[in-house]
Amino acid sequence: MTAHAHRHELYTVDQVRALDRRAIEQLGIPGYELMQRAAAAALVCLRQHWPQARRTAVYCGPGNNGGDGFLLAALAREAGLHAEVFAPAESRGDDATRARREFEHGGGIVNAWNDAVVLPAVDVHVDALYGTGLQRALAADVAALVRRIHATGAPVLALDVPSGVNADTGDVPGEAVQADVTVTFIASKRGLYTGVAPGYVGAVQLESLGLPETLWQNAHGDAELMQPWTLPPRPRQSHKGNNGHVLAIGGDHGTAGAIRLCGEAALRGGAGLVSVATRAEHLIALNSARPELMAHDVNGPQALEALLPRATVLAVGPGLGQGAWGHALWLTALDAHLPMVLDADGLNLLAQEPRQLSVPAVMTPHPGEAARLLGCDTATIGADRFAAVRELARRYQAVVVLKGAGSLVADPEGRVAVCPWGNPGMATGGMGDLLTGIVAALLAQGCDAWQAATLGVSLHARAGDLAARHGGERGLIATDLLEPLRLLLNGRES
Ligand SMILES: NC(=O)C1=CN([C@@H]2O[C@H](COP(=O)(O)OP(=O)(O)OC[C@H]3O[C@@H](n4cnc5c(N)ncnc54)[C@H](OP(=O)(O)O)[C@@H]3O)[C@@H](O)[C@H]2O)[C@@H](O)CC1
Ligand SMILES: [K+]
Repeated sequence: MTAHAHRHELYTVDQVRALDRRAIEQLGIPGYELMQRAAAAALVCLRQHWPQARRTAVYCGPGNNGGDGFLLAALAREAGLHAEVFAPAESRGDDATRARREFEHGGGIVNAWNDAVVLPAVDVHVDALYGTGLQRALAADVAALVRRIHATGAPVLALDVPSGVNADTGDVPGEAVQADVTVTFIASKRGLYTGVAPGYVGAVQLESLGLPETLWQNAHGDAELMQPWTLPPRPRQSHKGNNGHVLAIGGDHGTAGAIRLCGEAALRGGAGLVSVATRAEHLIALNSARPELMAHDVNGPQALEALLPRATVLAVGPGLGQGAWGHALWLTALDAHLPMVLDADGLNLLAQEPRQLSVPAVMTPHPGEAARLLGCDTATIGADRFAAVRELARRYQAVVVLKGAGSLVADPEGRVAVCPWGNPGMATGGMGDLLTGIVAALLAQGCDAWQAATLGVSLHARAGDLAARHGGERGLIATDLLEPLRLLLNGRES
């Protein structure tokens, strides 16, 4: 393990608790000292981000997250800052109670919270209401406090986890603090990186609290955070036959765009050859718009079978539809036993007619498609995206990409990677079609299903970020990603 390899690992709340226990029992560092270190690290973080801040308000909950807050307020006062403390409830547990007393012994006053309280004007709010112990939606009075904090417009530093965010799943069952910065302690909690949580955490800063590297030995996380990487440069003697032949299947009446985007992304993703099997009516448009795509009129399974011998990877689903044409091509494609990416209607058909995918396969559902595949609703998917993606990978024996903010990739053995890139500008039509083409191109170039899915997701999201950096998020369209994608694929992003 390299010096900070654990920084790329994401932990469940139970695993974080086990690390806390290990620090306390095996390293002999008392829990209260960890709390003191957390408070000190949080104050450093506050001063780094807001060096001009003089007035803060700290909101302390009943548990140890609140304890962190009391000690931070005490340290802030010692450092000459003005720190007002509000506590909606009594403290529970030895460490939190001791922290509260320490703040009070230093002359600090703990203000109760009710609707009549007027929040002071401050430079920074500190959220120490709930951390990893959050069990349910915030109660109505705390939710009202959170709304009042937001209404002031002043920035928020969240301690460990923005209150109201489930640190395990990324779900927000009610109201939650919208932080500008979240300083998280000891280990990265997996829930901060996926689902709706990325909209609440702001910038996440991990503070290891001076704990030695030995703490993380044999304490593997539950998931990994994707790191930027790309394929090595091509050997000089490459020819197009070395880089695979993607056959993209789809584009029923009225959906030529989906299959064209998929095909173009496969080209920009580095596939040696890209064919498109689609409706006759789309051929002229496809050929004139992108002559590098080999477009074929495929009116049924026989015409598709004729194309299969030359293909090395299939991309099945963009604009495929669920009618007789799409269904027949889908069956033929699945029976071909070629490596494949299954998306969109390719997945909807699978939900209706479940079967094991017998080849290296990558599935790329969005939450709606994932819900259909698992026979549940999208709220259930959102409530625990980690469980959903693992169940999909296990059930279909495929590598599965669960799209949406903080895309997840899982393999059938339960390995999960989380994508920290991407932006809301990418929530537009055609983005999924691009991803399908990129992943297919990577499979065609020799990546295994896991590599193709994780690299494909990361290149797609980073291309979206690069495109948004130049032109902004609003109005970003799928084809804007093609040029940045090529730069990133070749390691020339700057
Ligand atoms: N352990 C360590 O070594 C270190 C821990 N550290 C810090 O401790 C934090 C974890 O502390 P924690 O476990 O005390 O949980 P915390 O998030 O404060 O809340 C628990 C309390 O909230 C309550 N409750 C829950 N949900 C609720 C709701 N919706 N509405 C109302 N109440 C609700 C729950 O009550 P219960 O449901 O059990 O009745 C319980 O009383 C962690 O995030 C980090 O900041 C650091 O100091 C570093 C070292
Ligand atoms: K918090």
